[in-house]
Amino acid sequence: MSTGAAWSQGMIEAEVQRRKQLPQQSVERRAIISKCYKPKHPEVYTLQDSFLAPEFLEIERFCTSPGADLQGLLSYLESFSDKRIYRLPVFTEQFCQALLDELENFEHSDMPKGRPNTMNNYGVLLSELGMDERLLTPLRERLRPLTALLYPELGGACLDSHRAFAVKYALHQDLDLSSHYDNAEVTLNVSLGKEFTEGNLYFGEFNEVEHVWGRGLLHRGGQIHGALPIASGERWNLIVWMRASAVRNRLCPMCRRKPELVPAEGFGDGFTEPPQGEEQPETVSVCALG
Ligand SMILES: O=C(O)CCC(=O)C(=O)O
Ligand SMILES: [Fe+2]
Repeated sequence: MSTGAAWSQGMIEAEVQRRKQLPQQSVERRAIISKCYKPKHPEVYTLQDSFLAPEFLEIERFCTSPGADLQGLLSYLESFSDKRIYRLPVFTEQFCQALLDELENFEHSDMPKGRPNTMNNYGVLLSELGMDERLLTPLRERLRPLTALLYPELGGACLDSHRAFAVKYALHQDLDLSSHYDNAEVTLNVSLGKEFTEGNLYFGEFNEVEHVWGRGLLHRGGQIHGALPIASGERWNLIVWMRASAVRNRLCPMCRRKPELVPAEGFGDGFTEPPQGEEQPETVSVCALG
């Protein structure tokens, strides 16, 4: 996912091998966590209206009303540059605090932890914590009326899976994140706190966007971005890489080719359409080339 430096053939092969083992390792961690981890705030695992900012509920009402259009939606959002980067209130303060407390409780536990990606050494893969089914899938589904208007050509109306994780930045841990694009059609990035200075998100050369606590940024996954170093404190964000199988099945966003699919666990990389409803998909697919 990084746009980073040159890789030798040997390094690429080692990385391919490492990535092939990730899904099975993740399934194993998930099994241990669901058996042994005792959540501190079990309520945060199930999305409730009371978690959502009143302004979010208003935007949702607008987007699901007859005649909702892009122009109308934009009047509720903060827009940054012409890159279709938007900020909107998502969560209440109370929910951010409870979720953060849950994530820290998990972090301090002796449970096995899968890190979000090669660029984050801290933070948590939320599928392994068991947050997909009742928290993140419903959140993605409730965002769909918005993303349908904002990103129609990226499958905004049919975002049907996701990869969600929390990132953490602190002095003496990760401070920043280098420039990259996400393995996602559309990304939601919500600031959960805590207190911090600096650490803006940047897009391209000139566009810096501040993280505002409780608010989410929506951007195209393919938009190059990174995070500037924090100067003090601790920054936690919820990142949801949302995928549309209908779009990526035509063209893998990572290798820019027609995907060659291999079976995977869980949502995989979001290629095959997952079954509708409560059920978790048995096998969906990852692109072997990407
Ligand atoms: O640190 C952030 O806010 C951005 C994180 C990010 O872009 C990512 O994890 O893909
Ligand atoms: Fe990103």
